[in-house]
Amino acid sequence: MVTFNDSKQINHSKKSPLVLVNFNEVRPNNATLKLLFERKIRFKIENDLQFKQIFEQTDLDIEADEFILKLKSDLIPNPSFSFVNLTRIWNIPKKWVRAREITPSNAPELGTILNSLQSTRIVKSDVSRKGTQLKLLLTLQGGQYALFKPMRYDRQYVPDGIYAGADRHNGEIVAFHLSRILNMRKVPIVASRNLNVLTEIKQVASESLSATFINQTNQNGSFISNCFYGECYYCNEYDSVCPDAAGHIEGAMILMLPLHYKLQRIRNPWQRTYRDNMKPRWENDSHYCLYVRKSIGTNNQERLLDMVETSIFDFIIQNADRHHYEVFKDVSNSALLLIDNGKSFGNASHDEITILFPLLQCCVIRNSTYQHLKKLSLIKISRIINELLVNDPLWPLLTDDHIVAMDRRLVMILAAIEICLETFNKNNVLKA
Ligand SMILES: Nc1ncnc2c1ncn2[C@@H]1O[C@H](COP(=O)(O)OP(=O)(O)OP(=O)(O)O)[C@@H](O)[C@H]1O
Ligand SMILES: [Mn+2]
Repeated sequence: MVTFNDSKQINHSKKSPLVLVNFNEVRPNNATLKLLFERKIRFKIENDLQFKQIFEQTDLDIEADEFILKLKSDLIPNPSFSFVNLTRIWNIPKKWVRAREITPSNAPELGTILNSLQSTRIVKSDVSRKGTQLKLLLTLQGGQYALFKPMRYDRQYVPDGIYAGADRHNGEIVAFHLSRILNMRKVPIVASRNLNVLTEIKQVASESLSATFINQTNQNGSFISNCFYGECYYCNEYDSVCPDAAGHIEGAMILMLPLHYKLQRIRNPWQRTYRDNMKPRWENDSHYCLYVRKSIGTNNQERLLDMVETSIFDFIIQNADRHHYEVFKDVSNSALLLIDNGKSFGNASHDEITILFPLLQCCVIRNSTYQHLKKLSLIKISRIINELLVNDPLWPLLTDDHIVAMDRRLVMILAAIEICLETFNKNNVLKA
């Protein structure tokens, strides 16, 4: 058994059928890394009794209650905040933004901000030409901008691939709350909102947006007015969104970051090819993390740890479409921001392990993140989400299957970390 660079092994050597992979494992050269990682994780979860026992502890109730209570109390709007002075409200999240977080851990004004996003008058609606999918740029009273990603699917819809379909507005909303639960507060603030298409969008629409309003007929042949398709790469009149019977459309209201923070896109080294006949290098190169470490600079540990953290976040929500990361431009210690979480919660019964490759291939994680994930696995993400969002205007945001899938995926993440800890020196896995 020898350590090889995989690609050389596969291309040139017919004699030696074995290669060493990241988990110190021998694999036949036709077994994909994906398959091996999957097997190893499943084996750990099903057969390691000690590992199983961790999740049967129940002595965490008081800590759990306190944790949930704090997250919940931040969501309560403060009645003493006057909506007369909206500028004051919109200024709060502007001041919150830091290089490594968009919202603070202690955010008692968050409920007021969410409430304002849900109820403030829209003074202008426009097309948004950012990105490739349909979204609106709304100007709210008080001068605040927000992006609106409209509902495209009902809650039961299952897209037919890991990055298929249009963005899910409910995914954006849950992802924001999940980022607070995971202590990864790098998601722009998102609120649920049900808009009256005629009065809140069409009557205040820019010329560009107005030009995309059309009438449609539905499957029963009845007539629907006030549908629109916007302006974007994938926008066209055959793919419009229409109001429901009451004239409303639900969606995610995404608070725009302060305009003076410019964003920079960074290609994800674990980017997909989006083509079945062309595999990316990372899918089968056991040493891919070495390559990433070199390309981002071996002294750039925080960036690598951010990539791992992002993969954990994306694995829980099942976002396989993080083709680029975004950071604050010219801010050297900027976190990788978690912008664009719409391709999430596709198939509740599928766990796409390739999303987790940064963790699986690099076997590093911040110790604080690891400790927090362990705590969450005892409390259960499903319990926290249910308690936090039960009063959300668009509740239920997810089917129960999607909610419990998050618990299952967290156990898989912890199994992966456990395997890393068994394979490598603890100090090489857990970072300060
Ligand atoms: N809250 C925000 N504040 C500032 N800029 C934002 C915000 N949300 C999104 N953007 C910008 O708008 C761009 C497009 O948004 P988003 O990625 O959600 O759209 P998309 O249509 O899914 O894009 P893509 O096709 O690239 O995946 C982002 O890349 C980001 O630069
Ligand atoms: Mn997108």
